Amino acid sequence: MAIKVLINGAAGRMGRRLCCLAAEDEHMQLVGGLERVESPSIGKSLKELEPLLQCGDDIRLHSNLSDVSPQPDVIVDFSAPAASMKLAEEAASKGIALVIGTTGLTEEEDKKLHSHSAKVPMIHAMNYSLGVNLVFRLSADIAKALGDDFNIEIVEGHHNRKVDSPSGTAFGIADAVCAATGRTRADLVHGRSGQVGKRTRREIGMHAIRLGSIVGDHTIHFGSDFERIELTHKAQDRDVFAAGALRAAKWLAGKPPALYDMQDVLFGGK
Ligand SMILES: NC(=O)C1=CN([C@@H]2O[C@H](COP(=O)(O)OP(=O)(O)OC[C@H]3O[C@@H](n4cnc5c(N)ncnc54)[C@H](OP(=O)(O)O)[C@@H]3O)[C@@H](O)[C@H]2O)C=CC1
Ligand SMILES: O=C(O)C1=N[C@H](C(=O)O)C[C@H](O)C1
Repeated sequence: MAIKVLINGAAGRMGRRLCCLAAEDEHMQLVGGLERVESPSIGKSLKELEPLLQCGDDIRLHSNLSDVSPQPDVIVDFSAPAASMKLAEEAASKGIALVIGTTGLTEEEDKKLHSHSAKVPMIHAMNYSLGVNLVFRLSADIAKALGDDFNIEIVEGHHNRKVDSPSGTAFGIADAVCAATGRTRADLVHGRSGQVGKRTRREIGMHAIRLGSIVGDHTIHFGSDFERIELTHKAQDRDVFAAGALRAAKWLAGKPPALYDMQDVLFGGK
């Protein structure tokens, strides 16, 4: 049976691609989209919003989860921190699984968001591409193998409409390295400027560029006095994130409540 899927942030850059790919997927039934109540498109057919969409005229954009019929099995949410937090609470109370892609939440917000996984299965991945999830693993392995003589810096680049910095993915790479090497987020140093003094061995520099239409570039640099390694991932198209999130949605539907990871989807685990 097809999995009923609802897209939160449906009119956004990611939302539109998620709607299109979900509508084209024979194992999915797109039941609607959500946007904020102020959106001028509320009530409109998703097809009116996105001409590429292959679905019935009755699949609409709503501002309220309770207005969506039939109720979705899974919500895929790529919106904004406050929107994800509010929706997750409501989805959890209705027993709807959550695939969340929103970045830019504080550590406290993350904790609150993830607490709903006690009631419903949830994935909140900073990046849904296979390549980036391999970079998470490889970065941790390399950092562990190189030890303390190598400095680590992370540089990310995104389009000029991105509102959070550094990217969720840059945090994801840093978190993987921290977990592998006994560091914490307190060791991250963001965009040095002024008389900051010599870098410490432990610190991980975090740097962001915002430029034109970059879909998502991430490089982790490892450097000693004698040699350097650079591991780079470049996303070429947003569909890599959208397709990954829908793959996660299919994997998640019917799982018991818990906080899962894209690593579980791609490489097995829980
Ligand atoms: N994990 C991953 O693999 C990826 C994550 N992302 C993340 O996904 C998020 C969205 O990115 P992107 O699509 O580029 O951004 P957009 O701004 O294009 O889209 C976000 C959409 O969410 C809408 N929105 C805001 N508030 C609400 C609300 N209360 N209820 C419903 N919808 C709301 C926005 O509406 P409005 O314009 O009116 O504010 C907008 O249409 C970002 O956090 C981004 O970092 C992006 C790509 C990949
Ligand atoms: O906002 C974006 O566009 C992206 N956001 C995610 C992030 O913050 O890491 C993932 C991807 O790089 C695109």
